[in-house]
Amino acid sequence: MSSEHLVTPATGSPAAAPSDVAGAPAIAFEGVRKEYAGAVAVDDLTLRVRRGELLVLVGPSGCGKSTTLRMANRLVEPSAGRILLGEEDVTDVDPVALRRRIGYVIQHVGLFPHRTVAQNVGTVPGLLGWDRARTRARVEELLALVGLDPARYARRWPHELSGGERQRVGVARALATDPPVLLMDEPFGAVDPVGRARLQQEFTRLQRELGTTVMMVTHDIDEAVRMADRVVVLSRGARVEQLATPLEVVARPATEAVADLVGRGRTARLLALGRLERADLDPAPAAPGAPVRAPADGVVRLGAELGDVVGALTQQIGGATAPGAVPVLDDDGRAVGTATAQTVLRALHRLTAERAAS
Ligand SMILES: Nc1ncnc2c1ncn2[C@@H]1O[C@H](COP(=O)(O)OP(=O)(O)OP(=O)(O)O)[C@@H](O)[C@H]1O
Repeated sequence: MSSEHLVTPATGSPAAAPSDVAGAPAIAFEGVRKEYAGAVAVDDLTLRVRRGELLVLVGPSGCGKSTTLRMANRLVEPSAGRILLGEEDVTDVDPVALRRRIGYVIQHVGLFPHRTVAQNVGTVPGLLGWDRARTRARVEELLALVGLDPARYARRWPHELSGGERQRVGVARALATDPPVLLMDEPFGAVDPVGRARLQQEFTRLQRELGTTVMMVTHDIDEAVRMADRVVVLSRGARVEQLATPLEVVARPATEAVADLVGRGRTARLLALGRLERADLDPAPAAPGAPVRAPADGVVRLGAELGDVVGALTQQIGGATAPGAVPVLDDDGRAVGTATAQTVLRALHRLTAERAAS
């Protein structure tokens, strides 16, 4: 399966000094509109992307996600409004220079096929005149960072890679000069589900480690809630239906359109996002502090994903005894109570109520 993409990495020149002002958004869309031959793709978008966050744009096909993203690096010019990178209006920046400053990863556009992995990753450092030793060191560092052993991969050609490996090379290439901002359009869209989940997880870890500001487009709500610091749900014309944390979006959809998108998998998504807290436990905990029976009985820890609590309860079905409760341990391994089906319901209620109050 092909899962190639084009990357236009950054120059490495850090964002201009004024944009480093604490609290200033990394990217700001102010009353942005885009018409294609009279048809409105983006109506009147105002959106601030915080420095260092992973903001995911999600919404139905044709709602204006890609157009929004592509206006940030001037692949598409807005018809009206302003887009600021830090405090700088992007229309004041030469588009080529701008694109070297903003990493860009999209699906289905290839790595350079006649360049090795190392050459692909070193493209922009080369254009910027880095010397060989510096480029080579950076390429090796980046390949290791995205989980590709430089000794095994640096000299390979793109056609010798799996789809997931190509995506990794693409991400390495986009990060080559440490861009402050990375734009990603369906970056993992062509990878199989298992590889995709792993890439999502690894990329999120990498992004938090590097502190890169990322704006990412997907049509997959699960990908959005799994990866995002904040999710922005858009409807036709890039109208903002909700801008909130994944948990808020899933627990308290702000509009019908968001509720439709979150849809039938809502409970499963909540179970994946919610974590077990002390207050959720059964009010009559079994002998707090007591030693816990063999792990085969199934135990969970405070802070476990609610999905794992359900998993532990489900494991008991069909066993010799089905007490309907699993012991819950604290970080020191002491029993602090039990989790039952009621516990899970209580936790779900808490999650929903917390969001209602905020
Ligand atoms: N170059 C173009 N010329 C004319 N119309 C365009 C162009 N690019 C996009 N559009 C239109 O603008 C609207 C928004 O398109 P856009 O690609 O931004 O949506 P999207 O939310 O990213 O969709 P998808 O999830 O299907 O990729 C659509 O109606 C689309 O047909």
